[in-house]
Amino acid sequence: MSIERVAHRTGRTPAPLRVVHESDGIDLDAAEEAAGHFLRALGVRTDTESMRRTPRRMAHAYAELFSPRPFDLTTFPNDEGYDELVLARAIPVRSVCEHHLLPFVGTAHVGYLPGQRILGLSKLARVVEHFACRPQVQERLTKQIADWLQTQLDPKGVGVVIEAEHTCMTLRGVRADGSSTITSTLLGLLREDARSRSEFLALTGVIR
Ligand SMILES: Nc1nc2c(ncn2[C@@H]2O[C@H](COP(=O)(O)OP(=O)(O)OP(=O)(O)O)[C@@H](O)[C@H]2O)c(=O)[nH]1
Ligand SMILES: [Zn+2]
Repeated sequence: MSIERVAHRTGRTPAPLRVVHESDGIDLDAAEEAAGHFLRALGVRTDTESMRRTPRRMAHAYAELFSPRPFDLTTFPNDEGYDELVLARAIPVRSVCEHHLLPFVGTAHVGYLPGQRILGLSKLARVVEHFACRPQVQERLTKQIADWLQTQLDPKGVGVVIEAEHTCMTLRGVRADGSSTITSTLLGLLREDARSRSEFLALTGVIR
């Protein structure tokens, strides 16, 4: 009998883990001042009626992009011994590349093979948001989501696939319009067992 079931039967269901983003704090006034300097250094006038508040808006916009919403990592006992894949497809990804601070956007497919506990489904999307709301590279984002789920949930396997458009690569620079980047991290049985791996990749649509 698992520890979790003992806790449940005695009415001591473990409290869900509260997940809060650690940051050094956001100083909106300093960010506004810096944004004004930045724009004026680029020759953009901020003294018109419609642009007067633009430095403030920029500060708010980036603060929002760097502030994931806190959430509870609610899990439940896997009473039925469910042992097939759980997969949340097409979770929106909104992040900012750490090289240019330009957005990269796309979708994530996040799945796991349950062990003793199953996860509240919405939490897969919340974990994606948690790691996406900071300056990122897509490879790290993909791996952080997978590693964190593996640590917190101790499932038999975890898989994360992200497909995203990097605007630093489409709107500027090389201007490779229409290009997208796919990254994946597979752990446990989803990495080692050929059948589970193929099933996961087929359900995500990465392979047919
Ligand atoms: N691996 C990886 N690279 C990224 C990601 N986001 C942006 N980059 C790349 O980071 C690199 C930064 O390269 P630099 O040569 O320093 O910057 P740059 O002169 O602006 O390069 P160009 O974009 O080629 O004009 C570029 O190749 C970007 O495409 C990411 O998530 N992962
Ligand atoms: Zn970039």
